[in-house]
Amino acid sequence: MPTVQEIQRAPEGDEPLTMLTAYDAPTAAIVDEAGIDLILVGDSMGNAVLGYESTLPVTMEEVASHTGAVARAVDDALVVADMPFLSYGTTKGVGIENAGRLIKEAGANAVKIESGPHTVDLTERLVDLGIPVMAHLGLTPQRRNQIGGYARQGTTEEAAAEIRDLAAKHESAGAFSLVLEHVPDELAAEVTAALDIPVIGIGAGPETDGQVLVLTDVIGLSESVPPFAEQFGDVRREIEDAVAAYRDAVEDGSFP
Ligand SMILES: Nc1nc(=O)c2c([nH]1)NC[C@@H]1CN(c3ccc(C(=O)N[C@@H](CCC(=O)O)C(=O)O)cc3)CN21
Ligand SMILES: CC(C)C(=O)C(=O)O
Ligand SMILES: [Mg+2]
Repeated sequence: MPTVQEIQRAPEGDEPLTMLTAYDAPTAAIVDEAGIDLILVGDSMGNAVLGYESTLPVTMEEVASHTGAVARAVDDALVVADMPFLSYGTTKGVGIENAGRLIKEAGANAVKIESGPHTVDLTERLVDLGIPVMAHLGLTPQRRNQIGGYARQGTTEEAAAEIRDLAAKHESAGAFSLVLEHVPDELAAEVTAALDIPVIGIGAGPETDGQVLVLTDVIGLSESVPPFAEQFGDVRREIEDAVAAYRDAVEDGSFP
């Protein structure tokens, strides 16, 4: 697998980093074999595969279970587990214990935390303890009730300044990488230029050090997709065709 150190050297390389989510063993194996650099076991599992309406109901047990499935299937990619809503931030001890579970029990190589002023200390402490941390700024979906939806972030000078400031603080705290979600391209380019650690964008334009998308959006299996997602395949259609062919074969007696 690429080490965190190799990921950190990415800004000097000429090829962007690639990251995709995965939530189970068979799809993680496919993503890994395709040579994707990082696999995120995202809390987007809530809406992508668990049937919730958002990421908020996702539990530690669910992320740990799906991270285990992904980690067991992956040989090469760096496996990053997304810390779910309220699994950190209440007290530092709880955040450390939960991050520790994802590494010790589930087999993740790193954790991702939706970042804010309150996660600078936690990031530093986790890094001190040997847990690599990926920060996440811009649109942080766990704050949807505060933001009032999933609109683009960092669109005022004040909001952009806060993102720049928090990006620098999380780099100083030891984060090995930063996800920047749904912000203006120009802000993402500025943050990327200002930081030494790789910035991985989603809906943040072409100037970041890498890109991440949700796997079900990419393969055409999501019920609804963000405006910045791109569909590269039609797996829903493939499943529909296979299921219908099976049904017809059983009903007309041609199978078995
Ligand atoms: N399948 C999937 N793909 C994702 O990229 C994703 C998830 N799930 N779940 C967690 C978050 C939520 N994301 C989203 C979801 C919707 C919009 C979206 O529709 N944005 C609209 C505005 C919507 C609003 O104002 O509430 C836009 O035009 O920006 C953006 C990001 C990105 N993440
Ligand atoms: C969209 C990515 C960055 C994420 O946090 C997730 O999939 O949960
Ligand atoms: Mg997430």
